[in-house]
Amino acid sequence: MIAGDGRHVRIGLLGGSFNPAHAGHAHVARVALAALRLDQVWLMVSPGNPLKPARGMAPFAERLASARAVAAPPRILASDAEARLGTRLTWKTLKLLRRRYPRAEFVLIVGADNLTQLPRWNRWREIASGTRLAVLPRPGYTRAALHGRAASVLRRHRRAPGAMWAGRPAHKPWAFVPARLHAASATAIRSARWHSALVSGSNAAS
Ligand SMILES: Nc1ncnc2c1ncn2[C@@H]1O[C@H](COP(=O)(O)OP(=O)(O)OP(=O)(O)O)[C@@H](O)[C@H]1O
Ligand SMILES: O=C(O)c1ccc[n+]([C@@H]2O[C@H](COP(=O)([O-])O)[C@@H](O)[C@H]2O)c1
Repeated sequence: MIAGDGRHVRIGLLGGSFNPAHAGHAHVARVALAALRLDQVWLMVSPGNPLKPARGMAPFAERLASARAVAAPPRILASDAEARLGTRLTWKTLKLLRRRYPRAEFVLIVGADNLTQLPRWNRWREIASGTRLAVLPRPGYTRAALHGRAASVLRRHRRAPGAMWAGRPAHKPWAFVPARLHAASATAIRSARWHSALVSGSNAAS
């Protein structure tokens, strides 16, 4: 995959459960696209986050449809790549994507809550050394994330967003991408739906 100006295509991977997708995902994708000068962002729907319980997780097809509803083609696309590759571990997804698209440059995009979680991911040091990482602020999480274990272990490799593509460092850089905070969360949406189902259920009964 080669961009119009001859350089390698830059793809941001915003992996997530998307249970469901919401305006916060679209915001993060738009900010990352512009700040990191990406060609595309993929809203990559996980077949099942290895750290999240399967209970309460909507079917994959439903979550993918919700990601399609917030996508903005041709630059921001919903992706079922992990389901097609048959993987849910990020290190493996990255390895298979690199094999499939050897000329693309991938950046992993995460909200601040996921930078805090990163040390719990399978092979996280390998992921961070081999793949660029962009961290977006999230209400209630940013400060702790930027002072957390992952940020501390990786502090020598932190760069400004504009320097993300400079040089060919052996250990890939990561950047905090300052942005307007967006309060949307899938947990809040699920809880609001649950409450409104409860209210309409009790109305039906009365
Ligand atoms: N409002 C937001 N601001 C910044 N990052 C976000 C926001 N919402 C989601 N993200 C990031 O998008 C990615 C996918 O998120 P995910 O699909 O889990 O949504 P979520 O709202 O965090 O879901 P849940 O509440 O079920 O955990 C994660 O890296 C997450 O940090
Ligand atoms: O590879 C892992 O061990 C791993 C552990 C937890 C989360 N992830 C990935 O982190 C991304 C965000 O997940 P989520 O559920 O917080 O939206 C998604 O792509 C998951 O597959 C990956």
